[in-house]
Amino acid sequence: MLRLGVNIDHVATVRNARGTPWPDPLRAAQIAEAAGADGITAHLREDRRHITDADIDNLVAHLRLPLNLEMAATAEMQAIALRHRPHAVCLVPEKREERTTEGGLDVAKDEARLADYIAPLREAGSRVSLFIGHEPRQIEAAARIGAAVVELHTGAYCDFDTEGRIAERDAELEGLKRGAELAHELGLEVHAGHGLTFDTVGPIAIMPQIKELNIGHFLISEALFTGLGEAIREMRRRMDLARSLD
Ligand SMILES: CC(=O)[C@@H](O)[C@H](O)COP(=O)(O)O
Ligand SMILES: NCC(=O)COP(=O)(O)O
Repeated sequence: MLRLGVNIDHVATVRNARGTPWPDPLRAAQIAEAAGADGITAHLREDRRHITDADIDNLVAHLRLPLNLEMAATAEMQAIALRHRPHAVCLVPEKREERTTEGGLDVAKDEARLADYIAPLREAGSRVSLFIGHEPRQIEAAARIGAAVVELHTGAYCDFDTEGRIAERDAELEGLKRGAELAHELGLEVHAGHGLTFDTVGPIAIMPQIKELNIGHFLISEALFTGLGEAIREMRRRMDLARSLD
């Protein structure tokens, strides 16, 4: 079965626009659970632009679904993850000035440091996931350092689709397909995510090696019009439909 992880970061973005206690990311997570989500993803950015430390405390204390904590590979974040021991830790590249996560982690360039960095997280019982592009050298490096999971960055595929750049979109999709195959062959669990929408989820969900999709911004956007539960149920329906065609 293809799992759906719901990313609740942008519930916090709306809350932080006013400094009120609402909308509450934990309440969103509880609605996601009731709507059939398999997990919750939250990205504790170094600049705390959306999810805060208190949100992570609250999620860890009250969430029943597995928590996938996205974070940069810094000493501060490692200490937070070791304190909470979430189900999964997904390491992502972060640039303070970026609007959203640009590209994947350069595991190949930072292999020795990342191998040391993930060792205590693994020992603490968290599944370590690396958010990477589909380039073979990144996937091979992820396997060498002992990550359990790679999450393939679908952002470029989604952006090309939105911009109507069909040839580039299809080339990116082919790269993701080959990346998923290679990662699976190397014994990595394969996840995918970033920028996925109702229109772009099908060609990703159909890839049989992919076990989990993490989707946030579009679901929170759609929730403004249909409610979060309905947005999640429709996404699940489209994922299941694509899988049934495989
Ligand atoms: C790593 C990733 O894809 C998500 O965390 C996504 O980036 C949501 O957070 P931002 O919108 O802050 O990038
Ligand atoms: N890792 C990807 C994620 O959690 C969700 O990304 P997005 O759907 O908010 O772009």
